[in-house]
Amino acid sequence: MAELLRNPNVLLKARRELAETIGKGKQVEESDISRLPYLQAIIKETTRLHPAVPLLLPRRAGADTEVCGFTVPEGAQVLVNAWAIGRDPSIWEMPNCFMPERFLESEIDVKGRDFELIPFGGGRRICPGLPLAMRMLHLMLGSLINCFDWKLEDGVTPENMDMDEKFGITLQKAEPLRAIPFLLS
Ligand code: HEM
Repeated sequence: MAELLRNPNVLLKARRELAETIGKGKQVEESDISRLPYLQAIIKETTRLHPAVPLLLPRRAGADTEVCGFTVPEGAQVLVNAWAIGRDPSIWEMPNCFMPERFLESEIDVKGRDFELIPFGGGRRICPGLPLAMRMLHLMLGSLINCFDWKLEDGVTPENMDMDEKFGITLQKAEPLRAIPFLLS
């Protein structure tokens, strides 16, 4: 929601897609998701820039392992920085910009096979809640923007919004977003 309010053009495009595909003011249903590619791209772009579990779960090397010329010794604890991978300029064009369009022509998905985008981790410990989480994110975000108009508080503009992040096991917005909903008739 914060990225959408900071990027009104993206919000407008998402609302247009929802209005044309399911009709303005309607809640999104599970069967609608596959027909909403722009909403899907928004969710992927959000997980790229703001992965909810930025360092995944810690791993331990089972044996001495060579990775990109570095030796990871047996027994070492390994943290995978999904947050940094999502913003790596050698992988992503304009990495700090919120641009869902980058996923419209791309096969990259969050299911743990494309290592440039791993908000749910990967391998044997991949998040088992992924299918539920992905459905819920589309249903919730899609319904919030299709049923309500949203405004920022007085004095807050897309340009001066505070987007600082608070790092921990999970990633949070340092300043919670305060947005005002207006029910669409
Ligand atoms: C946006 C929502 C969510 C995100 C971004 C997320 C992300 C993650 C990540 C990154 C991991 C660590 C995976 C790894 O290190 O390879 C994880 C593990 C886990 N997640 Fe999620 N998760 C989400 C929602 C859920 C939901 C809805 C459930 C349950 C209904 C769930 C249950 C779990 C469990 C049980 C683990 C531990 C798996 C293991 O250690 O074997 N998660 N999640």
